[in-house]
Amino acid sequence: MGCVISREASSGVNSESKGGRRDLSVESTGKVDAVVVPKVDSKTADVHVGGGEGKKEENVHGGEKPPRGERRRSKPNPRSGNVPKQSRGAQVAAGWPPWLTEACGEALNGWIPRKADTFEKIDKIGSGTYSNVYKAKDMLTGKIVALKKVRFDNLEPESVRFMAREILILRRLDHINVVKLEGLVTSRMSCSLYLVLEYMEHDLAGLAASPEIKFTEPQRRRLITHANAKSKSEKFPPPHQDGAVGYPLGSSHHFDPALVPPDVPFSTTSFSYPKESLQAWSGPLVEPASAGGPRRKKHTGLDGRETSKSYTGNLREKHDNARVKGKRSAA
Ligand SMILES: Nc1ncnc2c1ncn2[C@@H]1O[C@H](COP(=O)(O)OP(=O)(O)OP(=O)(O)O)[C@@H](O)[C@H]1O
Repeated sequence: MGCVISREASSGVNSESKGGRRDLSVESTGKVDAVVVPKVDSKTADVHVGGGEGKKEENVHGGEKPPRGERRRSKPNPRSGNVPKQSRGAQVAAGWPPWLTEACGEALNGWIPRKADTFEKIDKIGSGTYSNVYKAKDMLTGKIVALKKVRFDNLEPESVRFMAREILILRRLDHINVVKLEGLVTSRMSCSLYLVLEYMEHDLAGLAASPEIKFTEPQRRRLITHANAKSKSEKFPPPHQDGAVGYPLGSSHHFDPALVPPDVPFSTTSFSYPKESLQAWSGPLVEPASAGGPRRKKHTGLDGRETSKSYTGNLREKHDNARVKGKRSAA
């Protein structure tokens, strides 16, 4: 997720780290009352999933390695999200789809899936390479959230990996300048997924495009740096245009009852993650996976304007592009 969400970084109003809204304050003078800090791009960061411990010995490269008997066991399996098989079974029993527990089981710990019909879509607010983003109301709490619908091409491994990395990192990060992942909407037999994110009023692209907002010199520099980082080629196909709004996500617009197995639990259960309140989980959010080919897509920001964003998730691709660019300008 390379979207840029601005946050108030001062210790003043709206800067609490949890629970409250942390949107950027724009005073009536037209001045931005905040330091603009680019959001961490969780798709491009490395995830280190766990690791074994044990008596260590030197390896040939001078580093430490575990005793022989433990080598195999201690090597983390990045595909399993570092969660033992039996725990993955428990996660599936709790309503998570097996492909998701396989991809990022660690990030699901302490959570159970939210039901789709406990959210009401209000508006489509943006789109990225893998996703459409909606403003929505959490009908259990009354809170406005951003729902990021992640699109998969038949659960194509690479797109699942990117999504898993984003979820893992967002779940671990707890920082005032990083949008908080508050939950996930999916169900056991579903191949679709919504990330429930705290809702941000502004993103940097929108702020930069607004003539009445004046940035300080350092804020301007940060914006330019981030804008440059965004000009990358696209590698993956765009999300579906599923922009219907104004009804609960789980309504008939959004799921095919034929695809919902009778064993999917629709009852309300407790959300056991300690920081959160009681929630309802496991929803009838089932949508056939798409087999469509690659198409160009438009990126839109919070204000609905088209932005020049393109896919920024693949770090290697970014580096390759930068290298090619460098070579060209040298020639
Ligand atoms: N938590 C949020 N609150 C408000 N708007 C958001 C939120 N998250 C994303 N958006 C909006 O949706 C747009 C798409 O976000 P998304 O994370 O899907 O893609 P991206 O990171 O911008 O692009 P890409 O997926 O290509 O890296 C953002 O540019 C932003 O305008």
